[in-house]
Amino acid sequence: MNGTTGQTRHQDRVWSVAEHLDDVLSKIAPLDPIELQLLDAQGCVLVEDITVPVALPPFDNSSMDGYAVRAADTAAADRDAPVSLTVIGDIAAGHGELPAVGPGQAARIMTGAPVPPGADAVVPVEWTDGGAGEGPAAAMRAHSAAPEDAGGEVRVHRPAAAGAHIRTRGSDVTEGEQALRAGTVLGPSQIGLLAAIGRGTVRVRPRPRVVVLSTGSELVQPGEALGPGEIHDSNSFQLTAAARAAGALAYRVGAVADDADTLRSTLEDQLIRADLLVTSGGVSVGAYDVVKETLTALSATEDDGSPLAGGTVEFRTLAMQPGKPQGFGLIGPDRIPLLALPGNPVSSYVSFELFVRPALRVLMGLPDVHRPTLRARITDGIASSPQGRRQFLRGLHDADAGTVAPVGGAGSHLIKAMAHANALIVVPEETTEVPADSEVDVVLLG
Ligand SMILES: Nc1nc2c(c(=O)[nH]1)N[C@H]1C(S)=C(S)[C@@H](COP(=O)(O)OP(=O)(O)OC[C@H]3O[C@@H](n4cnc5c(N)ncnc54)[C@H](O)[C@@H]3O)O[C@H]1N2
Ligand code: MOO
Repeated sequence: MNGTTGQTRHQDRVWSVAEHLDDVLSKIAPLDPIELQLLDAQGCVLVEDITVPVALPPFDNSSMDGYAVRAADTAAADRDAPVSLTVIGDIAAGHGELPAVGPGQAARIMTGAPVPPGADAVVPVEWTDGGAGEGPAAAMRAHSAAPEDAGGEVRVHRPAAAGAHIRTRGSDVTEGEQALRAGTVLGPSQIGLLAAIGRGTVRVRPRPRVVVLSTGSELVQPGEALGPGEIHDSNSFQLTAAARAAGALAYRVGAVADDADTLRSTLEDQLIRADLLVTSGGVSVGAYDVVKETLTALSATEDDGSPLAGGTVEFRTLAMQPGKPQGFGLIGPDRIPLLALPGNPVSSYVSFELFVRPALRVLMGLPDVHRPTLRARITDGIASSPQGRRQFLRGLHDADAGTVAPVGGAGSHLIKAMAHANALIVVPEETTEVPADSEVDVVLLG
């Protein structure tokens, strides 16, 4: 909406936070589904209904280490008058060949092992002498130490009802039943269920690939010494981490100098692996605001053969603080979304939370695209907030007390305060001062 041909042209208008967000989200659609290995699908949205191919458990099996018996044989068992049964062998989990249990017989059975034919109950080993001929056993003896316990006699001193300690076939899920519905977000338990029913891969919306690029000739990689006027590049790290936390596959590109050709060729190189691009810095009104300079000129390159040709990125002023200057557009032949965030570290992070994170969640097809917002009592007053701009202050939210405490001031260079906050305090556009103990909106950063 602002000038696209001259940096000195006045802004056409100021956009509200909601207008900018709506514009971004209206131009982004969920990514096409792909088939992924289970663990690669963690956090992704399922796009197919999953039907159970084979019942779970697939066979009747024991829920206890003990003896598979005929329940009727144990009916008279008592501590003072144990019933003696002949042990015909061992059945461990994974055994396929099962001995048939006849009257007066028992098969020693392990948890998860198939219940043998003839048996209709399992007696836990603690209800028997474990074959040792003494009092109640606490456990079985290891087969390697006492192989004779797989035979001989076992004394049962407590009756087992028919069906006792047997997990029947299909008692978890039955064949043909729906295991998971399309639209389910795959967490650990859902992945466990898919594995249990034998699915090796699933169709999901993939994680978006996000390229994060910071700009500024003053930026130095952390770990390297600073020269005069230089600072460490923190935005590309913070934004990459934020993209990962939002579920994306994020690629951090080191800081790009304030040079239009370098920025352009870097973007051209990166476009191929991006579902969304995020830049930080260079969007304001300075003489070296190279992101704005380069991307504003894109629409004029319609036919120049460049991979960026034909895209349009608009730079606009938002009625918010921090985060006033923002750029957004679609670039390259595939019209990849690009969000150009302001360079001040708090501004770029708040902008990420408000605009990039929802965009990533739309790409993933996730249901709740916004951070939860709630009301809380502010512990300290806000002396002044800019009229006409929605302010997002850093806060520490205490869920038990229902309070939020401002952390640090409003300055968008206050990186430490951001790191000690867990929430954003929202001061509406027309509110210029907030008394202590009043109720405010709080965005939880999780
Ligand atoms: N005359 C005006 N000046 C400014 C205005 C304005 O309206 N009129 N707006 C201010 C606001 S608000 C913001 S926000 C910033 C946005 O500036 P840029 O997006 O152009 O960002 P830079 O100038 O490149 O950097 C701003 C600031 O942030 C530091 N920075 C940048 N990148 C990083 C990074 N990767 N890691 C750490 N710190 C970074 C940079 O050194 C600057 O201090 O413009 C205001 N100016
Ligand atoms: O709008 Mo800026 O982001 O206040 O520092």
